[in-house]
Amino acid sequence: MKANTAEQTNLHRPVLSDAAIKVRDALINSGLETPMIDNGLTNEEKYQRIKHSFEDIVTTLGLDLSDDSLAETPHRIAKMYVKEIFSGLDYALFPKITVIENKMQVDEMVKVSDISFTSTCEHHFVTIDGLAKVAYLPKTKIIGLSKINRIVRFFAQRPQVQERLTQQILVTLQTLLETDNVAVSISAVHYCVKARGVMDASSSTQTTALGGLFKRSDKTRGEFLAR
Ligand SMILES: Nc1nc2c(ncn2[C@@H]2O[C@H](COP(=O)(O)OP(=O)(O)OP(=O)(O)O)[C@@H](O)[C@H]2O)c(=O)[nH]1
Ligand SMILES: [Zn+2]
Repeated sequence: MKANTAEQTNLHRPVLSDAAIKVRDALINSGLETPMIDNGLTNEEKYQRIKHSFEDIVTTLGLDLSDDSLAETPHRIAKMYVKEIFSGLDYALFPKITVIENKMQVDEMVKVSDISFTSTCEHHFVTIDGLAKVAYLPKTKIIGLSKINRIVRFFAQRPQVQERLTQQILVTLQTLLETDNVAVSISAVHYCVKARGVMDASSSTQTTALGGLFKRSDKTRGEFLAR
C-alpha cells in the first residue's frame, strides 16, 4: 500500500537520530534487519487498521463486541501493538544514546547481566520472557549503562525470533561502540512452547552472539559466559 505521494509520506515521517540511522543501515547491510515493508502508513493509520481487523477477529470468534468488557478490546490491542509491544519497529523511537570518549582508557570487560525483557514470538505472536547478558571491551567509546538495557528493550519490542534478537543487539553495540569486541547472551522462555503446542512448562532457550575477542579468545569468552 502506498501513500498518495512521496511528499505526503515524508510529512508524517519523523527525523531519525544519527544513531538510529547508523544502526538501521548496519542491520540491513549485515542481513539482520527484521523483514519489514515500507507500507507508507502513519502510526495513527496503523492503529485504525489494526483496531478494525481485531473487531473482525473478535466477532468471527463469536464474541459479543457490545459487551462492556469486550467493547474496547480491539482498541486496546491496536494501541498495544503500535505503541507498546511492536513499538521497536519504529526507528523514530530508537533510544537516545549517550556515548562518551574512553578518556579513562578502560580496557577491561564491561558486563551487564540479568537485563529483563519481554518480547513477542513472530511465529505465534505470544510472549517471550527473557534475560539478557551483554558485555564489551571498551576501545575508543564508552556507552551509558542504561542505554544497553534500552537497546535490548527496543529490539525486544518487535515480533522476534530469539536468534535474531541476540544478533541485532550485538550488531547495534558493535556499530555504536566502534568495536567488534561485543558479546550477547539471552535465556528465554517462549510461551508458544509453554502455553500452547508442545505445552512444555519448564524448558528455556539460550542463544549467544559473540564478536571479535569474545569469539577468538577462550579466556574472554569464558569470562563472559561465567556468571
Ligand atoms: N529457532 C526459533 N524457533 C522459534 C522461536 N520461537 C518459536 N519458534 C519455533 O517456530 C516453530 C514454528 O513451527 P511450525 O511447525 O510452523 O508451527 P506450529 O505448528 O505452531 O508448531 P508447534 O509449536 O510445534 O505446535 C516452532 O517449532 C516454534 O517453537 C525462536 O525464537 N527461534
Ligand atoms: Zn512461537
